[in-house]
Amino acid sequence: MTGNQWGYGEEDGPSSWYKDYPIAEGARQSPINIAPEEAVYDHGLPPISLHYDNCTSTNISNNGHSVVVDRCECDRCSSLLTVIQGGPLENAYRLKQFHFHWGGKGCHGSEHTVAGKTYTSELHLVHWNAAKYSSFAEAAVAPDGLAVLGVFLEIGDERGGLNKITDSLYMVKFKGTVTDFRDFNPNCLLPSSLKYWTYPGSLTTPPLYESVTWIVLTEPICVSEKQMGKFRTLLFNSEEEEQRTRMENNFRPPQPLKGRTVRASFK
Ligand SMILES: COc1ccc(C)cc1NC(=O)Nc1ccc2c(c1)[B-](O)(O)OC2
Ligand SMILES: [Zn+2]
Repeated sequence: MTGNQWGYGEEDGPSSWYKDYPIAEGARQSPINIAPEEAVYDHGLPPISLHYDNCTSTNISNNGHSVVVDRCECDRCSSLLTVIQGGPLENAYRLKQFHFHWGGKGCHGSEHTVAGKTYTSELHLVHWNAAKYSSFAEAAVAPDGLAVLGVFLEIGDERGGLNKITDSLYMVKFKGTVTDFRDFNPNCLLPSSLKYWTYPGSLTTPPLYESVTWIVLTEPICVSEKQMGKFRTLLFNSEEEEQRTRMENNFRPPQPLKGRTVRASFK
């Protein structure tokens, strides 16, 4: 496995990432299995507050590992506040991008698990500490640099808000493709409850930086099998490559807790 050639296959998957990214065996790796009974209710934890109202997406792309919706970083947009704050966070963290992890068929595909239960997919809304750091890249390597909101997706009724994304996926079938994707607001992908678990962790993909304060919502949203099927029409490969491998099972399994405490915002 050379350089940054990593994936989710037999040869280049999560169990071999440590060869190029030794931090894979670090003390605050993600995801983890969340054991609700062992979570510590912290009555000092305020609720999280999301200000996505001015959220302006700019494009959707296939990076060979997932499908990513980038937030517009133009002067006008970056002055608008699209932030998460409260909860375990010292200050407001600015939304940078969001993306998904999903399975093949059935109900596995999430990265975090809850008492061993897997979900069909997991949405990650990635925010960075713009109050303290001057760029995402700088924040991405700092212990308090990133805050990622994790939302579980489970199979059920169709989620209307997801259709704008699933209807665009055919445009980014191949690794390295990008297309305009404007004015999408991820508010429509949030569950009704913002009850959460929080713990100190890492990126779940190389470079696996240990810079993430994880905030995982307890309530999943429902998506239809048909909608999930559209994610699986994406490919890990670029159009030039011979190989055509469906993009699915792009999740890292749970990692050792190594003494960390998971806090709950609720009793
Ligand atoms: C090659 O990748 C990089 C190069 C340089 C920098 C500064 C950052 C990255 N990667 C990065 O931020 N990934 C990343 C960021 C956030 C999340 C995840 C991955 B996830 O765990 O899947 O969910 C939350
Ligand atoms: Zn992710």
